[in-house]
Amino acid sequence: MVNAAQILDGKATAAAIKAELTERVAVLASKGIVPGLGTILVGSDPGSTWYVGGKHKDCAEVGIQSIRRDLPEDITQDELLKVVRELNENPECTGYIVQLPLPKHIDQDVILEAMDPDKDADGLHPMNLGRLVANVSGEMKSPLPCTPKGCVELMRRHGIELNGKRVLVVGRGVTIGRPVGLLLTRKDVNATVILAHTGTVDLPAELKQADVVIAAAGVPHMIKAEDLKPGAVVLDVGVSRVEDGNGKAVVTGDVDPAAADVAAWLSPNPGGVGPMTRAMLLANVVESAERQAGLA
Ligand SMILES: Nc1nc2c(c(=O)[nH]1)N[C@@H](CN(C=O)c1ccc(C(=O)N[C@@H](CCC(=O)O)C(=O)O)cc1)CN2
Repeated sequence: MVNAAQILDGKATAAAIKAELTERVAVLASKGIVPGLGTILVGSDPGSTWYVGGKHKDCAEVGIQSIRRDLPEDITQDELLKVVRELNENPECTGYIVQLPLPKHIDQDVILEAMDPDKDADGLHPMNLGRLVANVSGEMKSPLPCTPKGCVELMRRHGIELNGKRVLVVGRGVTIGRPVGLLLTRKDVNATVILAHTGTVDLPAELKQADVVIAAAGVPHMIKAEDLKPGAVVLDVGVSRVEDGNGKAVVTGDVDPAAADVAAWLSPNPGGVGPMTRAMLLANVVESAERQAGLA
């Protein structure tokens, strides 16, 4: 008989985190502090538009004010920089994000670097990424990128021990792969990390040895059940939109569903790390407001 993996339920975990954050926002409100999340969306990509809409809905649910700047696809880099500077100065906006990806004619690094690092709710400003590189064991007082933070929190809240475990991260992107490797190798987590990418010579051999797999490559179903170590913990982070048999676009992860027969734990996709990404953004906004109020 084949055992099915236990589910790393991102939806339920995110709902529990949002309930906790609602209480913390109420404490801030009792002191006259209202956290405010700004979003900058360039263009009308349906996925990005949906994600940004979700961020505003989440803010309303927990009592965070939200400020929205939706901009045309053909905005120039200089015009976008003006909006970034406006949010840097806007006192109602205690933190903000620039929805990624940006159109090709805009240099993402220039935009992220122009943000006030103290208002960077995504933890993607080079100053905050640098703090993550530099801080191996101390308390992190700067925001962490939301998806990496969500991966670690999802496992922690399901009682998964990472100390001494061998983790294979598949994908070296700046929003997930690289920062999640840094987070997992901090002394309070203490995992051993292998960061695989398109240049990795023998991915199946790496997968066979991994206690934990974090798949963030964005290649539909590239992680096959037969390549996994039996009993592995598998987080399916990659998001691809593919057509189902009826011409409808559906979200597909990096992990073949048959992995559920081999893994001990599997995060569904959708319903796993995605909702955690949303919850961690709210957590970053609340933590930053608490720090500004001297409560953390
Ligand atoms: N500035 C940022 N841009 C992007 C980030 C980010 O963290 N900061 N991450 C992704 C998009 N993203 C949030 O922005 C995000 C992705 C997925 C989900 C989510 O809840 N997904 C659902 C499925 C949704 C669907 O049907 O499409 C799930 O997994 O259940 C939330 C947020 C890239 N850009």
